[in-house]
Order: sequence, then C-alpha cells, then structure tokens
Amino acid sequence: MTNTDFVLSVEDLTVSFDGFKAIDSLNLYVDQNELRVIIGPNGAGKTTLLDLICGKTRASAGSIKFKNSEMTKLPEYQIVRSGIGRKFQTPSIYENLSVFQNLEVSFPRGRGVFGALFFKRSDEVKAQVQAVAAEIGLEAQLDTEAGLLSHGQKQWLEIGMLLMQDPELLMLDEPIAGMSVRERELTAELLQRICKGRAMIVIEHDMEFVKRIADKVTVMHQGKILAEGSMEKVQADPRVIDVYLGH
Ligand SMILES: Nc1ncnc2c1ncn2[C@@H]1O[C@H](COP(=O)(O)OP(=O)(O)OP(=O)(O)O)[C@@H](O)[C@H]1O
Repeated sequence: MTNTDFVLSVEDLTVSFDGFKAIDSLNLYVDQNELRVIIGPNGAGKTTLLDLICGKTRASAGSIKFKNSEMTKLPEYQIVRSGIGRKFQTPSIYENLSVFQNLEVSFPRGRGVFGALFFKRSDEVKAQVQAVAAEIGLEAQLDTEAGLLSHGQKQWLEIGMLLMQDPELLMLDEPIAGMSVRERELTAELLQRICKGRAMIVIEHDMEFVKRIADKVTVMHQGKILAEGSMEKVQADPRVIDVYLGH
C-alpha cells in the first residue's frame, strides 16, 4: 500500500517533554471508514498522540499526513478546516443555548456564537442541524437548553457539534466515561453509524466497549505501539496482557 491509500499516515512521530519521549518514533496508518481504538496503560501517550494530530501539541520530529497533506506545521484551525475533528474528555457545549443553537453555531461559516444567533437561519443550516440531531438521537430535544441534558446527551451533543463540520477524521477521547449502561449501548450504536463515510480514532479503557466497536485495536505503551490488530489478536498477545490487560 502507498501512503495515498490511507486517510491518516503517522510516521516516525516523536515528541519530547524535557527530554522524556512521550511519543517515540511512532507509526500509525488509518483507513477510510475505519473505526480504530487506541488502548494502553495510563501515561502510554494516547492523549498526547491525539494532541499531536489535532495540532494542540507540536511534534519534535516525524510526519502526520492527512489525505496525503502534511499537518505538523499547520495551526490548529487549519487542521480543523482540513477535516479533522477532536472531542476532548470534558464536554464543551454552550449550556445556556438550546440543542438547536449549539448545533447551529458549529456550522462551519467562520462566525462566532453571537453572529450566528443574529443571522437568519438558512434552510441549508436548518437541514444540517436536523440531520445531525437525528444522527445523535436528540431530535426531540432541539429546543431544550443544553445545560438540562443528561451527561450522556451532552456528550452526544458535542459529537453532533463536530459532525456539523462533516469531518473526514473524527477523534474521541474516552467518549463513554461517566455514562450509564444504556447510554454506553446507544453510544456504541452512534459511533458505528457515524463511522460510515469517515475514519475515527477512539481512546477507550472499557474493553467490552472496545470489543463492540473496534475494527482494529492499537495498543500503546511508553510512547510506542506494542501491538496492533483485531481485538482477539491483541487480547491474546502476552505482551499486552503483561503491560495492560492483566492489571
Ligand atoms: N505537556 C506535557 N508536558 C510534560 N509531560 C507531558 C505533557 N503531556 C503529556 N506528558 C506526559 O506524557 C506521558 C503520556 O501522557 P498521556 O496523557 O498522553 O498518556 P495517556 O496514554 O493518554 O494516559 P491516560 O490513559 O492516563 O489518559 C505522561 O507521562 C505525561 O505525564
């Protein structure tokens, strides 16, 4: 395979913090329509890897190619515009705005919250809000103030805000943390639904959830990739059991 076949190609990526290599000569390739899950012990470098891909942290060396374009020198907003969306662990929704308004302000038009509120809603934006609300299961809550949603619904809304930009690569850091059993089930269905037509990278610790959603699992340890493949394959790998699953 050549690089052009992958939506994301990370090669020899390294980042040092005061001489400590949090990411150490790492290679990672993600396909179109793939839902990749990254697992590994605390401090393995999982969050740092996502920080590097979205431009929040600058690489010390190596390359990150998205659709064959180099991302390592671009500012964060240009990486977002290129089609990479990232959800952090803590929700960053506008609690005082309705679900509709939260989705509306996320429509990529380069205008801020207040600008968006005073603009006349175009049919295009409304249609996109409706479609995304249906996808995240919040159609009935469009007029609800976001602050009144359940924890799970807030997480889904934030995913919806990212979907408004129709990213080709969506990255989620522990999306089911704090969710009820039912919310976890619905989130698994949601992720499988929205993965169609885009690639996704999800960091997760809950192995039942990983088993359910992952096309392929990457196990990280000490800034490197320890193992990669199907859930069955990595689960049976003695090195993975030793550093992570056996604990
Ligand atoms: N900005 C920073 N400055 C210094 N050290 C950092 C910085 N960011 C991350 N690290 C260190 O890099 C290592 C990897 O951290 P990271 O948060 O990426 O791990 P993780 O695999 O996401 O762990 P967890 O599962 O606990 O979230 C840790 O030892 C962390 O302390």
